[in-house]
Amino acid sequence: MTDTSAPAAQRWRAPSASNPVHAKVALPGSKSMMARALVLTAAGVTASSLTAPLRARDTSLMVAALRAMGTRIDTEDDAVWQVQPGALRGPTQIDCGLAGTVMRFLPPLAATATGAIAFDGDPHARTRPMAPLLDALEQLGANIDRSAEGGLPFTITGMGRLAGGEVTMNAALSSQFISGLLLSGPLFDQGLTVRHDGPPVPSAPHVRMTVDMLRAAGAVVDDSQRDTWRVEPGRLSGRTWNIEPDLSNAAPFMAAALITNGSTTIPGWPQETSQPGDLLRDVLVEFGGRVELSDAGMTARGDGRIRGIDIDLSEAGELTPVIAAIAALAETPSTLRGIGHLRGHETDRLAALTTEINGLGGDVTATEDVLRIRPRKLHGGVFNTYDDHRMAQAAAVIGLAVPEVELSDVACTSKTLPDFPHMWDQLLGTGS
Ligand SMILES: O=C(O)C1=C[C@@H](OP(=O)(O)O)[C@@H](O)[C@H](O)C1
Ligand SMILES: C=C(OP(=O)(O)O)C(=O)O
Repeated sequence: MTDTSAPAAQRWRAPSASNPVHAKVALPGSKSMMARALVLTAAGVTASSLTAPLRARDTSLMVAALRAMGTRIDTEDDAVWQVQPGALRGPTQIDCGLAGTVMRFLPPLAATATGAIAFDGDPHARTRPMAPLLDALEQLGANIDRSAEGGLPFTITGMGRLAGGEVTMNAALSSQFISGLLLSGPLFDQGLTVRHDGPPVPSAPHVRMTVDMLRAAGAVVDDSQRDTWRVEPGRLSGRTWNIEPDLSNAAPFMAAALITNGSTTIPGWPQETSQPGDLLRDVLVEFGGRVELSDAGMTARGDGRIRGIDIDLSEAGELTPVIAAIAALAETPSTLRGIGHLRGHETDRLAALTTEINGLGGDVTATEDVLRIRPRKLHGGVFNTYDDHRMAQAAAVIGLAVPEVELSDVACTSKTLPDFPHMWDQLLGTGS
């Protein structure tokens, strides 16, 4: 059995860079594509294979959950995983860990299963927003035993089918509410029409990824109207899912090129993708770097200086911690906008980034949905990571330029990139 429990904390001194990095970094697969490929196959009628799969805590949690619900998944081979759908059923318990994809993508699937399926997760997972999704599922016919607070833990007792139909929800706190419903929409008797009513839905590329992958599995999806998605009832087919490298996890390695005035190449960077990490190509140029996308992959180069940026990151919130770290080392101030929903991520990322960068002598202020970062000379110290893989990556980036930055925990990077400390050492030539 794969161990899906939270890893024990591991303090880690971030290595500083004494020379420009010149590296080629092969990144494992996208956790977002993995989650969708696994769920779509479990919801379908024929087998899939996932090539270049990501083995990390979030994907292990997803695999364990789907197995518990009746899906057969063979993860023996590091190069390709085989997934065979089976009748979805409880009773069982699902550990969501701290994975938004597990806690938002599986309840709609559980509502179509038979029997009681109980969901819980890490202590902080209980504070992540869930209520709009569970409210919507109840309106679509699901039977949910839930707490007054509205989030984890809860139990869904399915009858083997769900009516589905039309629902209006506010998905301003997470695009995953919409993606979760859409992924299981073809299983609902009446299919699904979901309308968003509220401030803008964040992470638009992730919703496009959901629609693209649903269509690739054979679903009929209409997303032609703004803030409305329609999925027809129907059977989903298995296929070969070629998992792209995780472009959001490219961020710290690309940042290293900028900060050390070196170069980093990520092989296999897709020419076209729905991953929000692709936005890095524009962001790095705004900071003053140079980028080149070729058959060899994506290369980022530093140009000696880093200037501050003013940017709306609502489409790519998960890049924020590393971008904030680059901004803290830039020559001029930066403003990162449209990121209020990050308060519901692995931790309140606006509060965490403010506290930790300021703890090293920085000057960061946060409003409800904006971070303003004024560069200061930083000093070493302990940088708390709050079980957040991307806080750990941000700290490692700052540590390149600031001696003696010590992460309270680097093991949390196992959420999406378990090999991060080793890869970072390789990048800097500080490994054994
Ligand atoms: O659907 C997905 O795979 C994701 C959607 C986004 O969630 P939010 O819209 O909650 O930010 C993103 O931040 C998360 O890392 C992955
Ligand atoms: C927000 C993130 O993850 P999750 O899928 O748990 O929401 C993230 O990876 O930055």
